Amino acid sequence: MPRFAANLSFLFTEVPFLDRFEAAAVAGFRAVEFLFPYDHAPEDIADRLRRYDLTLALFNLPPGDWTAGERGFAARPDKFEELQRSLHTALPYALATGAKRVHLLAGLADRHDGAAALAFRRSLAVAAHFFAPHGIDVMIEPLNRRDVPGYFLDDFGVARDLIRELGIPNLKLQFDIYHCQILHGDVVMRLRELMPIIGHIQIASVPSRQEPDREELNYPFLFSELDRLGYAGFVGAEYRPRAATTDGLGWFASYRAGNT
Ligand SMILES: O=C(O)C(=O)[C@H](O)CO
Ligand SMILES: [Mg+2]
Repeated sequence: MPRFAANLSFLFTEVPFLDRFEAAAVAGFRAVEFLFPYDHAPEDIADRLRRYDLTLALFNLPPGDWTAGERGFAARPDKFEELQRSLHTALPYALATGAKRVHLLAGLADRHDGAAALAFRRSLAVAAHFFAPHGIDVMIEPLNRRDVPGYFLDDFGVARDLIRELGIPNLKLQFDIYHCQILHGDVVMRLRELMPIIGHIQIASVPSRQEPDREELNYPFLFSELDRLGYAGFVGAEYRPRAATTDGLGWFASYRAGNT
């Protein structure tokens, strides 16, 4: 049975960020993830995790100025120093919380631009080697072009080839099923092919990015496929609830008891 993590940047937004940990625990989650913790001290987040007996499955490295549209800088040759600083900003959060996965955002850049492609490879290697001594895996995640126009990493095949070519053991794929369905479809065949390099999975309905309980994808089937494939990692619930978060947790009810 998949181990679900509530994404606290998407779920339980009815309450302030630090209160979402309790809300997730009360709803039956044993793990959480979120995009950015940087408005809060690492110790405050670690304290909430301890208090509610939650595992932090994943968080993102700093993205730059998110509200101004920045989406990271790994593929930005002009922002290499910022990328290096971002690793040092994130590390205390990972160490304080015990998180074993971080997501490295690629940034907005042309995938066919040679300098961007080179910068991306270098950033992946630098980040993976930076986190390796701490037992932390670095994820890269293809994002669909409709939600994030101009994002450098918009193809699962490109991500797969890069991870395989670089061959760095702690560099892995963040397989967001929502993005995969929009970009390519054929989700099950891709899960089967890519399972050896998958470090984290996320879910949402397609196309609305809401609860994984209707629309294009049959999530109960996908969850049992993850079991058949022996996936032992986390599945992040990264969707925008249709109404109150707790009203939409019907999809989770039958998995709740087994989520230890
Ligand atoms: O948008 C997504 O799917 C993500 O997982 C990213 O972390 C957004 O930055
Ligand atoms: Mg995602």
